[in-house]
Amino acid sequence: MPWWSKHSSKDEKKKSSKESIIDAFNRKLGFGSEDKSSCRSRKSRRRRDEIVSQRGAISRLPSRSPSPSTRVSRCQSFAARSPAVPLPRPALRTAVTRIDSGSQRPGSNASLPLPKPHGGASNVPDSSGAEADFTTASVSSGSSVGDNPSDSILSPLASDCENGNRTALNISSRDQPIHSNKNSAEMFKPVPNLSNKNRRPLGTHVKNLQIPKRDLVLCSAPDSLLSSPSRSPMRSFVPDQVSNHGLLIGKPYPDVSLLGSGQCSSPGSGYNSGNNSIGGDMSTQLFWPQSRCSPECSPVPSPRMTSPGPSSRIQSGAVTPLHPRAGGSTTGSPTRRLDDNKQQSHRLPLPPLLISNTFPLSPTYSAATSPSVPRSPARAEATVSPGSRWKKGRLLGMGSFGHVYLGFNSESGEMCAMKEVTLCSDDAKSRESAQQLGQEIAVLSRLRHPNIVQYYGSETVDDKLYIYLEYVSGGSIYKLLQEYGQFGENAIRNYTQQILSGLAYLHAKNTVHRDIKGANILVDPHGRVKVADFGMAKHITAQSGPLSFKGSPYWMAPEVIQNSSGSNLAVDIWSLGCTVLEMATTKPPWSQYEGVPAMFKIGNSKDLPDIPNHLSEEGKDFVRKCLQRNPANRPTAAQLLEHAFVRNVMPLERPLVSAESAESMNVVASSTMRSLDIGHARSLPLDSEDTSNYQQKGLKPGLGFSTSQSPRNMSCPISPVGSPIFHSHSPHISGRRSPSPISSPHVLSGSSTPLTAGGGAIPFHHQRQTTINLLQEGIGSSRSPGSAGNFYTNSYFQEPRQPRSSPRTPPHVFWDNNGSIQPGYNWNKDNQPVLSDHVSQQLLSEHLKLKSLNLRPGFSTPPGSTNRGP
Ligand SMILES: Nc1ncnc2c1ncn2[C@@H]1O[C@H](COP(=O)(O)OP(=O)(O)OP(=O)(O)O)[C@@H](O)[C@H]1O
Repeated sequence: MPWWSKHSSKDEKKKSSKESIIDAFNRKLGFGSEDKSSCRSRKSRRRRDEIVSQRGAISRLPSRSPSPSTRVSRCQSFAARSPAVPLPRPALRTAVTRIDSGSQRPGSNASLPLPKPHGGASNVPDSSGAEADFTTASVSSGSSVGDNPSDSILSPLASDCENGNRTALNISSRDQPIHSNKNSAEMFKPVPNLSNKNRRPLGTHVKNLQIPKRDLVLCSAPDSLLSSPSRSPMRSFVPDQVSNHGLLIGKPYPDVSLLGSGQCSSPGSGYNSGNNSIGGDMSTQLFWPQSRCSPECSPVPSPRMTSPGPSSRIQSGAVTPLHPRAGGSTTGSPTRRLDDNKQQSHRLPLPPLLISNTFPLSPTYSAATSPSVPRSPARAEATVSPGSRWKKGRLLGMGSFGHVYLGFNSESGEMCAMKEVTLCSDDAKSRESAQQLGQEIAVLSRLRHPNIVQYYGSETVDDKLYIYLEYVSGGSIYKLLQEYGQFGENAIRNYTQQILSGLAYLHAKNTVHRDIKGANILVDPHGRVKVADFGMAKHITAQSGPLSFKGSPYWMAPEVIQNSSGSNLAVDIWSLGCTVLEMATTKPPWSQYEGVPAMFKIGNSKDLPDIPNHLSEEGKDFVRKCLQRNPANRPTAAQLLEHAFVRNVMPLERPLVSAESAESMNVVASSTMRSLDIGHARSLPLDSEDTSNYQQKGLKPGLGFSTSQSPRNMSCPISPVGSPIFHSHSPHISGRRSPSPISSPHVLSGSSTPLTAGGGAIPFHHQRQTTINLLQEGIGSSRSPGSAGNFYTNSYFQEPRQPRSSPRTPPHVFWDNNGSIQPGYNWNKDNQPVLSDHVSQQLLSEHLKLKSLNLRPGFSTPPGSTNRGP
């Protein structure tokens, strides 16, 4: 039998299995039976077509594709040839094989050898790597997926599968005698230098750890950058490069390698794609073959994604023209095929103009009612499906479930995050994983909170599931930590408060997240925090048993490791405490230990992690309360919201200042300055209570924070607009969504102001905001109404770029005492802009005035100022 015939029958079998998985998934999502049956009939028709096609028959189905392009596909190649003549392997056969590697059958002669693990004790044999991976996936997932108590005997070591550490773990089962190859002192020895070469297999047997009844678990990380040939750009990364990779994809910890067993997801493992989690992530291992199936495993988006080449949707969706599913099944037109295979599970998001008023899943919305009409075949290729108006963009990150891309709706201009999961495993466990994904969707679709990433909808297209989520562009806390280092206390308080706010909401719905950690907390440019990744979330009912072994080891609560029953929701509180430490130090607690010892520390010792000294007493107390070993002693999220550490948290975001409101602000600000005998103002907009509040709390009213701060309000996406000045005097601002991209670290830190932020050009409205805040901080000056906003910005921020000879209008002007406009700049002999003398003098004199008033940045009004206006 020619090789392609064998392949064909296998493909057929695989497709049938896969489709049943997808069917099951759609059943899970409540896809209608009518639709299902019609879908099935379409599918069976398609399968017939595929069979014919794959046998080399010429497709008789006329293309309904509007595309003038002809798809290049294997079946079409076959069609053009005599079926009796064995075809040479396609030029891209290797790529195809790699794509299929996850689902390769043993013996596939095209299999690529898998890279050997670094120091792994039991490398997966190259020749059967794919199979071994499958085995692993099956084993580990079998131990982890599911929430019944029996599931919880999963060994944490199995999480190696997520870590990219292809390591053999010799783990004794729970009912075997517990002994250790190392004494505990050795085991707890911190790892000074965690590097790849230090990786070693662990044969340790850890008391009380949940251990599967398997003697040997070959954990293979499907997402491993080291092991996946599909992720070629990352494979060659050395550890320090992995750090960059981590940043690139917004995933795990490059700074601490998972050593030895690698069984626990190391917070430092940069070799995974962010799969620091155990449990839910096992489904990834079920899906990982698909992950590897996809040419988009590469973190660098394939040019195919955007190229207007053949097999457009598949390109956009990620499959090369030679992908068996692409080529082999594209007997009909692409359009038809998409229609046949697209199974919408949830309605798709609204365009921006509507989304503000209507929930994406509302009955008033239907994806079908506003189909995206591609303008050209090339553009159509970027869409996920004809019915979907979302076009897949760049890769945002990789998780254990799949890849997350930026989605763009070119009709509406809206963006979203598209989580793409391939459902193409033959493994029976993939059903379970699909079920879990369905569970994630089910959980997310019921949530609507400003601190929880919003679910828009989902759909399945062919063998891919797309989950559409609110796009949070700032990346994860983890990524920010890696890029910018540890957070200041104010940021920690703020983020913690927002996470708590989301958790309080979640817990009120009796839902536990189970994977709270920096990598799963996203931040937008305004400093708004969104809890993401609900792959492990679970709705807790009265019947729920103890939580199964799920989570990310370093953030995992002791009771989860010990498999003891406890108050389930409290596991998130423990993880939150770890996340606070992570924000304060860039690493989670016990990250100096290897995975298993770290888990032992968490689960079996009485030790508490080190709390950094630089954290305030309130912060330390907050962490201690979260890290109570007895879950019953941990406060609830709602209670913690009242903790001093977060109660008076200051929002990071700045208020929106519209042109109109900015004008009124300037008036107010000007008045403020006059009241301070700066300029001619006489009134002060702050009332005494506000002022005293600030003084009591040592807060800076000028940072845009409200005196009547409601922690719960702050996280509202409708900007609460913190400043008391703005609240009381600027109704324009109140309740507006702040688009301000400024959440200036300069101001937040209090160490510097935008004045010192360099001479970069800042959009005018930002300058105004900046100035307003400066004014609130009591260091601004105004020459006349409306001038305050320009004074400092003119002087310090914007230097005109034009050469003197170029015709220009003075970019900014100053106001003199009479309201006359004065040029803001002079030019020195070097043709450099300089401040007008009078401006410099004014600045100096007013600085002296401020000093004489004992003012300093951060205080709008001196204590007990007698300069209050009427
Ligand atoms: N809504 C979003 N907006 C922007 N980026 C996102 C969004 N969701 C996810 N990402 C990016 O994609 C990465 C992977 O996403 P996510 O963690 O949800 O996937 P996962 O498969 O569930 O991962 P995990 O391994 O943590 O379970 C994130 O680290 C983040 O960088």
